[in-house]
Amino acid sequence: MARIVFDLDGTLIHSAPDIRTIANSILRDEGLHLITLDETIDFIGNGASVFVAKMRAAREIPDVEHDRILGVFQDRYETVLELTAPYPNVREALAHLTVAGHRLGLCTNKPMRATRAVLSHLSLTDPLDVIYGGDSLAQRKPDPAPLLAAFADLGDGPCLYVGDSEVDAETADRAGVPFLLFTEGYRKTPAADLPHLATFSDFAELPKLVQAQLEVLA
Ligand SMILES: O=C(O)COP(=O)(O)O
Ligand SMILES: [Mg+2]
Repeated sequence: MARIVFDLDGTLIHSAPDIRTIANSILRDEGLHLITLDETIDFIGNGASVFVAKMRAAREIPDVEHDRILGVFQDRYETVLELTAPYPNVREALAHLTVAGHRLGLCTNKPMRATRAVLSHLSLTDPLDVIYGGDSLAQRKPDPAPLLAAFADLGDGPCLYVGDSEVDAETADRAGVPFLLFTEGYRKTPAADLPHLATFSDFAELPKLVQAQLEVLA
């Protein structure tokens, strides 16, 4: 049986519309132009502070405002959840993998409080035995530390990391862990240019893909 760790934003859930709502509520308060969904997706991947830094840069909000804006962003991050949904077949895939005896975990750059809030809102917490957020450790992805900590907490067995982005591919590479790339998330680079073991576009494919890759890795 394997240890399988998932990324969150752009992998298990499509959260960009809610993140855009939060960003635009701040920009509206500041009297600035709102951001599009594409801009939002462009800013996601390295955690809340980098998101806010990129949003500020795009709308010329000075650096001295960073902590104030990040504070507002973090407060709203836990409460704006209505537009977020799991990608198709995520629930079924997690259930299937659990029944097959695999141990599942999460390693995201989203802050822990917002991570717990959205997982609970979508009833996705139960299948996950371990959860690392962007502020769980001093390091965050692409530093391999949180991913390695998640695998260590899950015990023994082969490891697989499942994610959607450049950050995830680099994290897996640096951790020395095989990477499965979900192609429908927030990646900007062609899949062929990122290190990965295999790609998939529908979570309905994942249980069979995991089985096949574990046989290759054995
Ligand atoms: O919060 C982010 O910027 C990205 O989150 P993720 O690591 O779940 O993709
Ligand atoms: Mg992601």
